[in-house]
Amino acid sequence: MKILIIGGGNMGKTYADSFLANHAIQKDDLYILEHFEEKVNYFKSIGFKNVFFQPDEYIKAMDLIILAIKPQDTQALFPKISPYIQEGQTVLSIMAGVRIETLKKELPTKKIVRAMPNLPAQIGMGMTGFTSAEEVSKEEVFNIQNLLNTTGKSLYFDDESKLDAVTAISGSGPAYVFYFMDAMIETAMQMGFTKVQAELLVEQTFMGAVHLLNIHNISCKEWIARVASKGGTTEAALVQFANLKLSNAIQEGLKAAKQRATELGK
Ligand SMILES: NC(=O)C1=CN([C@@H]2O[C@H](COP(=O)(O)OP(=O)(O)OC[C@H]3O[C@@H](n4cnc5c(N)ncnc54)[C@H](O)[C@@H]3O)[C@@H](O)[C@H]2O)C=CC1
Ligand SMILES: O=C(O)[C@@H]1CCC=N1
Repeated sequence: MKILIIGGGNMGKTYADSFLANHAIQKDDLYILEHFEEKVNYFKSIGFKNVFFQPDEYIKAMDLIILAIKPQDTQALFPKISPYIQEGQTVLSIMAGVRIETLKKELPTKKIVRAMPNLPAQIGMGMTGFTSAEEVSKEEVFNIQNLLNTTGKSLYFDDESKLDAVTAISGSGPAYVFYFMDAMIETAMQMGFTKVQAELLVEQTFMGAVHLLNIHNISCKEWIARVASKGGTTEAALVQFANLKLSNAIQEGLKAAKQRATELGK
């Protein structure tokens, strides 16, 4: 199997690393198309033989083409790759918002799989939601799922509209977690801890809480009740969160992310 990854940024590099680390493909069968010269040189320096600066005939021999560029960059890329894409070739897009229908119109193939991964894919702890056009066979979907699962877990959806919601929840999600952690680290420093101490206090707290949730089948609300003693410190914080409508703010943020994903697809 030959795979071309277009865009050697955060996600493109993550996919390349995960496929290789999990023996899903041989290094010489992995092709990378990247228009930023420094990145081309970087991939070459770490032993990739098939790194390209421009689309060309090599694209015709690919079994799978992965689009890992920004949605805004498709207008410049698609006219350049279209002459080389064959009707039966399968394209996997991980771009936020860009719909299967749009890709079918702009590329010469209808065999499109659309996935939304997230950044913890870098360490095999990613979460991916994906869907596929009806022209993609079940076997091809399973083969692509095997590739996606080298980066973590995946969920298949029949209904493509779920993908914008996946983008808002798990795609962008790691940034929300870092946002909350950063606010806690800042506060810990204001309370007199050094940066290193503050980071340790917060990171170990997140790690412990997530592992508890993973190991026991107990909801977040029940865990909160187990931490918060009546009239205690946690309750004091939770009352303040409720007064400030923090939960509402989070919900509104996620809805804005979903809305933006939908806009990016237009
Ligand atoms: N970063 C994240 O956490 C996630 C990103 N995504 C999606 O993945 C896609 C890529 O995101 P990142 O990897 O973060 O972006 P990035 O900016 O790190 O990487 C994009 C790469 O594409 C290259 N590129 C752009 N136009 C090109 C062209 N015409 N030919 C060849 N290379 C070209 C750029 O030089 C860059 O290296 C986006 O569409 C985003 O919506 C999806 C899930 C999570
Ligand atoms: O922020 C973005 O648009 C992309 C999609 C999900 C995570 N990063």
